[in-house]
Amino acid sequence: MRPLIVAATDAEIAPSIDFLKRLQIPYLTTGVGMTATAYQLGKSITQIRPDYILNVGIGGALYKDIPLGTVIQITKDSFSELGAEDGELFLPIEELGFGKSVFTPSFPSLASPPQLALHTGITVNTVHGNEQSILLLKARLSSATIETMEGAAVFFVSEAENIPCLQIRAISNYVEKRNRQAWEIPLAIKNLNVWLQEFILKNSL
Ligand SMILES: O=C(O)c1cccc(C(=O)CC[C@H]2O[C@@H](n3cnc4c(=O)[nH]cnc43)[C@H](O)[C@@H]2O)c1
Repeated sequence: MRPLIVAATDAEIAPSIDFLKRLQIPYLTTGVGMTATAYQLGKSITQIRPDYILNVGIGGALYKDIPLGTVIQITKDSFSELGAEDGELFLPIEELGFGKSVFTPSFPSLASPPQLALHTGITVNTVHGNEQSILLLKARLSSATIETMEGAAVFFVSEAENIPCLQIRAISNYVEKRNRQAWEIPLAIKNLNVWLQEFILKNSL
């Protein structure tokens, strides 16, 4: 099974670039956010038709029971801001009758599937950093545990193109009042890339 590795930034997969080149595994960095991701991934898979998409990156945890640096799998993701406000209420796009916001991709059949904790993600344009908006988010979407800026866009393309997909994230920070100094990006990137290379060795040779 040949994957296409998809990350938002070069930095997130920098420790694996030489490894991926050596094994001739295709990879794509899209730029941060769902618009860039949907555009770049959609364009790329017209040229490379992978057996599956492997979306990797860092992400924020909504709750502190997940240690920073932990590598997890997101199996359900949503465009959590896609909809309309109605006073105090939020109406998701489904209620407006204009499509869907929640995605659960099909998984590839692998020799060695990831054996990681499974999580539900939300995908946002604005990284939450305000206590009030975080409380409202947790009340509205109580099953969500991880926040990223691309996950649902990758799942959207995977579903539209009927290509199985995995989303793997290493936790770099907690979703809390903005506290950039507490982010552990180097640890998350290191753990993510150790996981990625082991996974590729078990599944792509
Ligand atoms: O400095 C910042 O405030 C900042 C905010 C978001 C991301 C970054 C990055 O340097 C990495 C880009 C990448 O990170 C993902 N990410 C990581 N943590 C979160 C989060 O708490 N909420 C949403 N996205 C997050 C995201 O997928 C970006 O592609 C710096």
